[in-house]
Amino acid sequence: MKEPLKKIALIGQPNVGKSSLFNRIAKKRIAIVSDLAGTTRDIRKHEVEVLGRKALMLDTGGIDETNDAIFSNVKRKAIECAKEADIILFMVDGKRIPDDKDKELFYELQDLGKRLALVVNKIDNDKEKERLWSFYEFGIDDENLFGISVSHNRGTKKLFEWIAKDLPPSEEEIALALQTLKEEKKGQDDDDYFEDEEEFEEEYIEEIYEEDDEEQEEDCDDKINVAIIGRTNVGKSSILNALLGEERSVVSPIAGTTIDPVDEAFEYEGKTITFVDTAGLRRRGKIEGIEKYALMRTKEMLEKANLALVVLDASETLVDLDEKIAGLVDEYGLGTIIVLNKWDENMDTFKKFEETVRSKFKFLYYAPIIAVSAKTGRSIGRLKDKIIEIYNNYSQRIPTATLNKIVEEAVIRHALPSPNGNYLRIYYTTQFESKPPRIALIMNKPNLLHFSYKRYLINYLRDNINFEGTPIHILARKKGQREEDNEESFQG
Ligand SMILES: Nc1nc2c(ncn2[C@@H]2O[C@H](COP(=O)(O)OP(=O)(O)OP(=O)(O)O)[C@@H](O)[C@H]2O)c(=O)[nH]1
Ligand SMILES: Nc1nc2c(ncn2[C@@H]2O[C@H](COP(=O)(O)OP(=O)(O)OP(=O)(O)O)[C@@H](O)[C@H]2O)c(=O)[nH]1
Repeated sequence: MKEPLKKIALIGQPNVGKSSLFNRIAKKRIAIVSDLAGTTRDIRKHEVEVLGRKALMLDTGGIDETNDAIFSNVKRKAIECAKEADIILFMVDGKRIPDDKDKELFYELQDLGKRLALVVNKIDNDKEKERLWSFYEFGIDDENLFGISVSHNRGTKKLFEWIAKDLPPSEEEIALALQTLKEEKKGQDDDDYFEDEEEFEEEYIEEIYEEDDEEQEEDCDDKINVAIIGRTNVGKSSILNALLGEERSVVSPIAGTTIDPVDEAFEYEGKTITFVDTAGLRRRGKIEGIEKYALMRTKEMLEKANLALVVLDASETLVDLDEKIAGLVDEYGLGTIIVLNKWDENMDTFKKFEETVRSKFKFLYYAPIIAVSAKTGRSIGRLKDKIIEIYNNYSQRIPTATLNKIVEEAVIRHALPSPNGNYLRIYYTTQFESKPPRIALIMNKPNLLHFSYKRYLINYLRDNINFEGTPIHILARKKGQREEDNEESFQG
């Protein structure tokens, strides 16, 4: 996943030396990024590198007016620019005593609650360092106050380090860190990867795997239970018929398993695909238009299923009930495919409908969308293949060594946060359940891990492992802590 670049705003009154600093930072100017739609008109963005790390420098354009009447205008622009930024550099002229305008602007910037540095420029020699004292009255911490001289190249390194600290590491840094990690681990094979007793409780891992094996015995991996859900008239029965097709009568129950008389099934690619509750689907004279009933029935089906086909009628606009039904799927944590039916011809509008579905069903962002026509049979074969593929993603088990490698990489790219100075550490990562995949981060202070970091890890895992069509859960736990001790799971 490519994270958007962080944005740096450089703000200050005219003539303090902004352009000079800008040119120094942007000396390796890579590209001028054009204005994005919806962003402030006047703000231009330049891709820059600060100590090798990429960022976007925001540029409000030249402000050369100096009289008071337009100060408010200058200020407005500056604040707009600062609001868009992640890091703010507020620059003042060290050869002048601070004035009220500076203070006024500085306090407003402070209120934005972002990372903010007070950069006092034109501190050209050691003697002039004394001037810094008068800027302490802004009430800024030492670590965020910088006395620099752009033209004499003094103090800028410290400032650049302060900026870079907050930027994602460069590809070179990541490669280097990964190399170091690899070397550290040389000689250890995956089996004794966690040899250190302190960090790995073998017992604990064995326990969760044992638990899992039991579960797997009773839950045969070759049997896919599919719920075809959707509101009335979207074409659920028609899709069922199209999928069953000629293969309809081929069904022979596998030894030891029985197929419920209300279900229908067929074999495909070595798996038995069972449609749950088809008797209900086929029943004529169904109660129509009663939402409560429809949702209740949907829940019953989802309980028996591990994969859901959410059917929508592409020839009509979406209604609330579509959304409500789709919302249930997410609650049950199933493998999911969104099926746009009645796509008999005219594929031109597909993109638009797909976009609408994506924006309305954000919670199913992991589900593929496939357009079919039950009537003409279009893409029904593709849908069958997709059912197999998504089920495989849903039921897969990722080796612990693979997971660890990916999570270590993710942490190098984007360091774990340190809430209130607490040092967080992930000892190892392991998948303790599948259908859907549930992954535990074994760490020192699980309660302090913010959900946004879990989301980042989930996205990172999705970029490296095919989890299309399946939710995944991440749980942060302490060593030896069992699942039921910790309700704090995060799904994405
Ligand atoms: N003595 C001294 N002069 C500097 C320093 N940095 C910049 N200057 C000078 O200050 C003047 C203003 O610099 P600019 O970089 O154009 O300032 P600016 O803030 O971009 O000004 P505007 O474009 O008017 O907003 C120029 O004459 C620079 O040469 C410094 O560190 N020491
Ligand atoms: N044009 C077109 N019509 C379709 C397609 N699939 C189904 N239909 C029609 O849509 C209507 C509803 O189809 P059903 O399969 O009964 O829909 P359903 O979702 O099972 O409906 P309920 O059982 O009432 O909930 C029927 O008239 C079908 O002929 C398709 O791909 N294209």
